[in-house]
Amino acid sequence: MGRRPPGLRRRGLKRAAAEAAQGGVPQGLPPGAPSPRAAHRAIAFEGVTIEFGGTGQALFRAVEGADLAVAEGEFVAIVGPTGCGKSTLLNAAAGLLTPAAGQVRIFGAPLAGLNRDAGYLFQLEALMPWKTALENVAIGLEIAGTPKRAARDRARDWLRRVGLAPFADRYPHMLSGGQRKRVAMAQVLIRDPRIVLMDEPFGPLDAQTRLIMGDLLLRLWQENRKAVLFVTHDLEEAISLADRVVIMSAGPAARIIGDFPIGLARPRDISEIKLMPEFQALHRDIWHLLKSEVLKAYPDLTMRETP
Ligand SMILES: Nc1ncnc2c1ncn2[C@@H]1O[C@H](COP(=O)(O)OP(=O)(O)OP(=O)(O)O)[C@@H](O)[C@H]1O
Repeated sequence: MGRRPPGLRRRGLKRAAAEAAQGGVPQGLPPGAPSPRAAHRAIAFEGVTIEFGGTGQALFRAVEGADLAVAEGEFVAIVGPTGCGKSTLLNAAAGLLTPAAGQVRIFGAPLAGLNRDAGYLFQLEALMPWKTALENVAIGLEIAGTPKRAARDRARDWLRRVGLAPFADRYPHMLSGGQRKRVAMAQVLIRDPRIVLMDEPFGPLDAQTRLIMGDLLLRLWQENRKAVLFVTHDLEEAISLADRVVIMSAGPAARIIGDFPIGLARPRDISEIKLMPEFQALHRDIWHLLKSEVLKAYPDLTMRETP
């Protein structure tokens, strides 16, 4: 990695220095206490390396030396070739995986165990088939001790916000894929997490439904800005939604190789935004870096001349 990637160059040394300074814990604070400035970073990966295997199995290094910070209220998308370690990084931010080296900080404090500040939206939503949409949305609050009636009132309000008020009494199998996704989104957001982790949340949906879901996500996010870490393999989706797009190299030992600020104005209409010349210029720049990594992930499929 001799040449600095264009995204990193563009961030500028001043900003990089300011960011590095934010990570420092002032002298005098007890170890592990959040620094006031570092606390503005909702998530900080500091030299995070993640390995799988061990005890009899060969070690597999999935991610190496990842440095990445997500500020409060910031929307960051991670894009990279298949199998590079995007979900692995997200799982480390959720506290589901412990780094072999480096650490994850949440609002300045080292993460130990599950990240209780985060809501997690997976590609396969985890709705309970025996519960209605309303019950599925309310369940998190009920488990956390909110009285049933208050939880259901708030769940009804969330179903309205995701456009599903008339579907409150339907079971998951009676909903379309896009409707189930909206229930799952309400299920996560009703708990008002300070951080939202999303792993290809719109992956299984058709192209039009993905656009509608993207617009809905942005509308909800703008009402109440959370720190969002959003994993996708879809570069257009990442640019449409995010404040920054972070690029990972092909694995194993994947690294963060690019970090592109997305200055497109908000609010955004994500079906229209792709037509803008600024969008297309960003896409061209980022794809220039991403393309070679994507090809590395398919060594047997890259075009060869026939003998
Ligand atoms: N529990 C595990 N044990 C061993 N290897 C794992 C485990 N989980 C993930 N890996 C490996 O780590 C690497 C990164 O996987 P990960 O799921 O994070 O990739 P990804 O970028 O999210 O992929 P995709 O875009 O295809 O979903 C892959 O090579 C994967 O096989």
